[in-house]
Amino acid sequence: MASVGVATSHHLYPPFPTDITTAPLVAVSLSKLESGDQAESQAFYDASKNLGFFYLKLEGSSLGESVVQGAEQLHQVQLEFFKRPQSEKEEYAREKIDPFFGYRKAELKFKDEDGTPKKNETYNMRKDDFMGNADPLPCHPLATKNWDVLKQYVVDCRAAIDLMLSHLEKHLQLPKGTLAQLHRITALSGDHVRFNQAAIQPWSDDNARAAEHTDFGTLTILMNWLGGLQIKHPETQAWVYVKPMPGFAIVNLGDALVKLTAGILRSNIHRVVPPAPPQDGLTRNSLVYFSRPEDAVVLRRMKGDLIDQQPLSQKDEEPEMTAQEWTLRRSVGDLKGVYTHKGGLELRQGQMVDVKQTGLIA
Ligand SMILES: O=C(O)CCC(=O)C(=O)O
Ligand SMILES: [Fe+2]
Repeated sequence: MASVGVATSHHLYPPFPTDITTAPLVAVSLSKLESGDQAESQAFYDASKNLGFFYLKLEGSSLGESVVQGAEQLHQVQLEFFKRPQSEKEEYAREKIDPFFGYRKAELKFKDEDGTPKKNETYNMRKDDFMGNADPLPCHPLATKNWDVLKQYVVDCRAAIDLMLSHLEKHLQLPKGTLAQLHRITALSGDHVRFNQAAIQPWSDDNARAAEHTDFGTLTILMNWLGGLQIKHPETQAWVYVKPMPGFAIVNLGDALVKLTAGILRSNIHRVVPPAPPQDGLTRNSLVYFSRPEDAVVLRRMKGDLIDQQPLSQKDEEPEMTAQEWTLRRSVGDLKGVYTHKGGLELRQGQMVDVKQTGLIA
């Protein structure tokens, strides 16, 4: 049933339901962005301004197909990883190795049949370890065993991201290389590959609300096999599911791009909830590549004719900090919440503890 040049495993799962409203993501072709197709580039820029989410069609591009192949391989690795004994995974816990990189579990209020609390889990592996930019953090033997696949995935995702940044730069009327200079693969950054696993769990309004977030980096490349991701429709405010599509990535923009462009670009609120039937009743995994500005970049609006025309907002009054500080503070819950299109960080009552407990966000 593979509809793409590279075999995918989506068909091994129950199908995404046909009777639910889905998010209106446009599809942008990586191969057309590679060849400089103007209409495609415009469609990409429009999606980046209007929704902040789109499908990136990977088939038909050798880079794209390498991403699909890497994702399928890493999906198998993450299935194996999450099955490992708890004590083994916890040797690589964030508490032990790094505030941001490593393994983390969040226990849920629901229990397995044997009475153990269900959990959502993540494993963050940093780009700088694969690229040799830093002394590697301790990592699980499965990561060591699959180092080359992980490294290739980092290189490929970054190539796709760098290409997208070059298109953004052009539309934002910035000198060539402006965004690239803030995102050099050779420089230390918060970029990472994340394995995500969510336990089978019933719907919970509290968990769904607590999982709402915007990504806080630059561009995110998301591969998933089951539904469960929802975005908040910017016009109707309704939560709508995003359908996983074999051969396509889901790409979304993060808060750093909103900040750098003074709100020209959009980071849309989203969350992960239990998949809708017939995809419920299954453990859900996703594989994410998060890109961030380099650690040393101070997050503030860039200079440029188009950006200068943007009105000053609450965001411009927030204390300036480096991407490294911003990432850390967002991830430990110091700067929590949803980074809205109009204002700054929206701090919501009652969410301060819950967000972290869901384990569904960074
Ligand atoms: O698992 C997904 O589909 C989305 C995950 C996500 O939004 C995130 O990890 O930031
Ligand atoms: Fe996200």
